Amino acid sequence: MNIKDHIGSIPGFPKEGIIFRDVTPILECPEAFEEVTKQLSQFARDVQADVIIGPEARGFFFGIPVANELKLPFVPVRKPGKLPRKTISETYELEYGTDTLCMHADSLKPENRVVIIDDLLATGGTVEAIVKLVEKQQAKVAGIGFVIELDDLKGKSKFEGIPVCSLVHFEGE
Ligand SMILES: O=P(O)(O)OC[C@H]1O[C@H](OP(=O)(O)OP(=O)(O)O)[C@H](O)[C@@H]1O
Ligand SMILES: Nc1ncnc2[nH]cnc12
Repeated sequence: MNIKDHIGSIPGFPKEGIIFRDVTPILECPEAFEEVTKQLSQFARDVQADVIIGPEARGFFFGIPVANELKLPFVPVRKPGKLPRKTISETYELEYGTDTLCMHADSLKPENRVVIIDDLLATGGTVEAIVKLVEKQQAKVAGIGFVIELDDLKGKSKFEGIPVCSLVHFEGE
């Protein structure tokens, strides 16, 4: 099973100059989806996770199956105005402007070992904001798991000291 064979590459989406790496073929192939879930679950097990966190929308695709596989809680990270209880938020830089991510203020305990799961590491801005949300609740980020890492963007350099697992790399492609 080669996971890379189940990732689409769409030049020019959503705008000129970007090659969009599309994970939906993984979702459409049960064997590929099972393999991705198995490998990310093994990483989360190795770093002794007791909570899995993922951002909407594509982080839910992979974070929820990992939490289910390991029988661990899943905590969703969402855009503002979506979560019903009291939230904490973090604003981060995009190429143009800023974006904000939120999580429930009572979702973590200080003793938690959290693994963040997302589909793709590009600049790392999204997951860097999630690391800050976890640390605001005094919990520890035990690891970060991605299906895809875009090596050229060097997003991983934002996470020194935290174990990072990426199943597939794209470099200069
Ligand atoms: O490393 P970064 O530069 O932060 O980019 C990676 C993030 O961008 C995409 O999410 P997007 O914000 O497009 O939302 P979506 O999952 O709802 O499509 C992707 O799913 C990652 O979460
Ligand atoms: N090249 C890319 N493909 C898919 N999602 C992305 N998010 C940021 N960069 C991306």
